Amino acid sequence: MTKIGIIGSQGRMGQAIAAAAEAAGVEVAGGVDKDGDVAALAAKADVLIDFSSPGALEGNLDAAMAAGVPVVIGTTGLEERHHWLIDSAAQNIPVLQTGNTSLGVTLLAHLVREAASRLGEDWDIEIVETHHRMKVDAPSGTALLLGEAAAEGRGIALADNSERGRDGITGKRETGTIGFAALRGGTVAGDHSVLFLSDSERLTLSHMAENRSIFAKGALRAAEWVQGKSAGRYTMPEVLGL
Ligand SMILES: NC(=O)C1=CN([C@@H]2O[C@H](COP(=O)(O)OP(=O)(O)OC[C@H]3O[C@@H](n4cnc5c(N)ncnc54)[C@H](OP(=O)(O)O)[C@@H]3O)[C@@H](O)[C@H]2O)C=CC1
Ligand SMILES: O=C(O)C1=N[C@H](C(=O)O)C[C@H](O)C1
Repeated sequence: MTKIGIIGSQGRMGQAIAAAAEAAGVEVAGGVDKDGDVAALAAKADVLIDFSSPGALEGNLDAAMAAGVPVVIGTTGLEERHHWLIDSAAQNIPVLQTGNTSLGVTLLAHLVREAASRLGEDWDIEIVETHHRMKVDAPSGTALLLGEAAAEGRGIALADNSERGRDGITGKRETGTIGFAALRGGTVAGDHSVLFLSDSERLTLSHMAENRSIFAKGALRAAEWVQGKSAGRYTMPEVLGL
């Protein structure tokens, strides 16, 4: 059975993962938070699960590589340089990175890609997300994941076609762009909607997380799945067979 090590163990997700592990009978080798000994954790775990902070990523990957253990990365707010680090680590160990470990969002991304590929450029795409007041990054990792899915469906690069944060005299909407809007407040676990807007009709694809257990269960499933895989970078659709 897989023994997991939790990075960010005292955080909201770390605690949700520990609770899900206990419920599922998955052994927890230990956990670390800021200033914790991640190398010692990696040495006693079969898989590391990281829901902490982008600043911790490089050290976490180094510890995982030194111990030869796979990592599931759920941390969001990642920048391009973090993705390079992940690509580089994935040459040595199995790494699964995703902005959302839930089954529902993984399927939603598939539906968004499909809708974007079938609807022409006259359908504007806007992504709206709502999260609790403690969330520190925007747009959410999930919103970006859904944006990537929409861009893939359209056959365009998200980096060259995204509109993040309108304010003031913005000018009219640029055709073909994918817009993002982030709302913060209360204790919302995570709501995401992708809107396709045309001249006389609108299509909305949405997911609402009622609590963090869905992310925790998905992370455990990913950890079980990634153990024993060869080095490489893996995704949630592969884990869930979607
Ligand atoms: N992929 C997914 O499905 C999901 C992803 N997330 C993402 O997971 C991350 C964590 O979310 P959440 O649990 O709500 O956040 P919290 O702030 O509640 O928890 C983060 C934890 O990480 C710890 N931490 C911070 N820096 C380090 C470090 N350098 N090394 C080790 N641990 C560190 C914090 O410790 P300390 O308090 O000591 O600083 C804290 O315990 C976020 O990026 C969030 O967006 C969240 C839900 C689902
Ligand atoms: O910080 C959170 O809480 C969440 N973060 C992830 C994200 O950025 O998309 C996933 C989920 O929406 C909750």
